[in-house]
Order: sequence, then structure tokens, then C-alpha cells
Amino acid sequence: MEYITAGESHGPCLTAIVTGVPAGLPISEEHINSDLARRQAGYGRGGRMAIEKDTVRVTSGIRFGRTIGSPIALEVANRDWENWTDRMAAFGEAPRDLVREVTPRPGHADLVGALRTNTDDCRNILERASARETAARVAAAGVAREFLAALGVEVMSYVVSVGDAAMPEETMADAAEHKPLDIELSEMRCPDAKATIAMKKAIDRAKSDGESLGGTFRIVVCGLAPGLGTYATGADRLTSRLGAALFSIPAIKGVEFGLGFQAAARPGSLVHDPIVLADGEFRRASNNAGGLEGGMTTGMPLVITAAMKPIPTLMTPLETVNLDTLCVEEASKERSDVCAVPAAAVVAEGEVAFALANAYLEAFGDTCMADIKANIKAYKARLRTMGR
Ligand SMILES: Cc1cc2nc3c(=O)[nH]c(=O)nc-3n(C[C@H](O)[C@H](O)[C@H](O)COP(=O)(O)O)c2cc1C
Ligand SMILES: C=C(O[C@@H]1CC(C(=O)O)=C[C@@H](OP(=O)(O)O)[C@H]1O)C(=O)O
Repeated sequence: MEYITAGESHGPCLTAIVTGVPAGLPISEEHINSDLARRQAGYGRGGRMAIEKDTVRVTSGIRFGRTIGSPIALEVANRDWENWTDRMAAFGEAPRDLVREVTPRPGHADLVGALRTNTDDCRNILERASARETAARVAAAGVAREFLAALGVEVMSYVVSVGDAAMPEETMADAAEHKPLDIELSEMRCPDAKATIAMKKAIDRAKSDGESLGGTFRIVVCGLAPGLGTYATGADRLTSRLGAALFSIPAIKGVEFGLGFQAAARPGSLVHDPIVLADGEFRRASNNAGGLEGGMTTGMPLVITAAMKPIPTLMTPLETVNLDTLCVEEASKERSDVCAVPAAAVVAEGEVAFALANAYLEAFGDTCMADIKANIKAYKARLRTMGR
């Protein structure tokens, strides 16, 4: 299953095309719209979110609520487009009074993108580098999420820290215990009430200081079959594929599986998860590995923590160099989020869902849901015989 997106932040719409989707998969428009709404929410978002109300329009690949095995095309409209029709027109002359973006923001794609593509207007870069594109990804990932849900796999996320405000340390077992609803009810998408207050305060402080914040979030996936992915080729290890999926999200700068960096400071006996046999199933006494061993799922919950850097656009800007005058100036300041960690977590759920959906498709077939489900049933039955 693959997706591609197109669309600029202030163009008419974002488009996603998903290919390789098996036939017979139920898709709910409400589920996709609910993910789109979750991505828009979260304390710290900027003025743009008051303009947009993302919903999906499906123009191919789904009939009467089920996939038919053809490419699925999805669209999310940009409501802000009506304010940009002159500045973002596909054809015709640029307006005489067009203001070019010539003061690139450190930390955004502006400068390097302008150098790479030989433009003197960073808008050509920032329109696509903008994380507005992640709305299309979340719509596309809705298909992968429905696929996993049909197989009893649930993907969720929550915010662990914002700036230096953090939830108390958790074990990987605790991490899998959070309830999605509790998380969605919190404006920070954090299950810890005290930490939520501290995070919101940190965001308020950053906003009044003209600053921005990043943070960390955790993805938890339950219901996975063991043995997804492979140990055989480096690029196909599920660990590599999940890492690449998460690093594809703008502003993600770190990814940890299970204990992650903490494992490096512990002796082996305090890291590796003892193997136990319970009710004819191979299980683990703990889950420090976060559900991955040898590039494959262990069958325990997948637990991944990712770090997001602070938002690059600052209302008290850093220095930059004006591309016209080559003089030192303040970087552009435009409408912006102060913190988008809760939103990034929802995008990450989608990226993880895609990587996992592909691991299922390659292990169990990719043409229709009935065959895939039958193959999984046979696989699970075989695993049970190995545990007897
Ligand atoms: C959901 C989300 C929202 C974001 N919102 C903003 C924003 O409002 N302003 C901004 O400057 N950067 C924002 N970013 C971060 C930039 O998109 C990102 O830093 C930029 O594309 C450069 O990519 P890099 O950080 O991977 O180098 C956001 C990122 C995400 C994931
Ligand atoms: C539009 C979204 O995020 C945008 C990501 C973004 C950036 O530079 O990455 C800049 C802001 O856009 P604008 O310049 O229009 O205010 C954010 O609002 C979104 O997430 O839907």
C-alpha cells in the first residue's frame, strides 16, 4: 500500500492517492474525518486552524463504503485558499504588488529549498514544506488504519512532553494502558492531568515570549501478530521502515523503540524481555523492546517515542540574511503554531499505520480482505501448535 500527496498549503486543496489497497475493506468517512479533526486539534495551534475544518472527499476506489481494489483518491479542501487566489494562482501573471518571501526562517525549509531550486521567493518552498501537507497524509492513512482495524489492530498516541514539562516516567507496560478516549478529551492529548496543566502553561509562556516549543509523543499499537517484518534484509526490517516513516514527518528529529536510549545505560539482564509460555502462546514477561525484536513484531504492544523540534517560525525572530539585499535582517514572522506536538502525534499514528499495513500485506497477501483474513487465521493457528 503506497500513498502520494500533492498540494500547497494555500492552494485550492490537498490530494492523496493510495494504491495497493485490497478489495473488500470497509472504509468509514466518519473515521477519516475524525482523524482529520484530531490532527487539527491540540493546545498551541495557530490561527490557521480557526479557518480550516478538514473533511475528506473521496473521488475513486471506494463503492458503497468498501474498497474495490483500485487506487483511492482523496481530497481535503483548503478553506484559506479564497484568501490566496491571486498569490497562489496556477496561471497568469504574478500580481504587481506581490510580496516575495526573501527573509528565510532558520529551522524551516526556506533557505535550503530556495538555494536548491534557484528561486528568489521562499514561498515556492514553504508552500509545500508546510506541514499543511500532513492533512492529506492523515486522510490517506485512514485507509491503512481501517485495514488494521479490520484485523483487530489499534493505533493510538499521546503526548509525553512539551518543552521541559513532561509526564512522569512510565514502563512500557504502563504505556500500553492508556485509553484513547481519555487522551482525546485532553486538550494536550496527554493522559496525565498534572502534566497537561504544566504543558499548557509552558505553551502560554512560549507564546507571550515570542517563542515556540517542541516535545515528545508516544505511539502505541496493540493487537499485532508476531513475526511481521523481517530479520533478513536491512531495508525491510520493520524497525527501519517504522523509523523512515516517522522521520518523514516534518520536524521529527528523534525516534526511540521501547526503552530506546535508556537501554544503552542498562545491563542486558535489565533490558531484554524474558520469554514465557502462557495458555499455549509465547509471550514476554516485560516489553522493554517495545514490541520489536530482530526487525519483527514480537506480538507485544509496539511502543515508539518520537521527538519533535520546536516550531521554526518565531514571533521574536532569529537573524537571517535577506536574499535580495544580502543584509542581516530578522527572519519572516507569519501566522504560526506555537506548538504542534499533539498534531504531529496524530500524523505519526498514520505513518506507523501505513508501515504496519504493508507488513501485513506482504505476509498475508494483498488482493482481498477475505483471503488476507483466512491467511492470518491459518498463521495464528500454526503459532498455537508451536506453543503446545
Ligand atoms: C503538525 C505540524 C504543524 C506544524 N506547524 C508549523 C507552523 O505553524 N509553523 C512552522 O514554522 N512550522 C511548523 N511545523 C514544522 C515545519 O513544518 C518543519 O519544521 C519544516 O517543514 C522543516 O522541516 P524539518 O523540521 O524536518 O527540518 C509544523 C510541523 C508539524 C508536523
Ligand atoms: C496548515 C497547517 O499547519 C501549518 C503548518 C505550517 C508550517 O510551516 O509547517 C504553518 C502554518 O500555516 P499557515 O502559514 O497557513 O498559518 C500552520 O498552520 C495544518 O496543519 O493544517
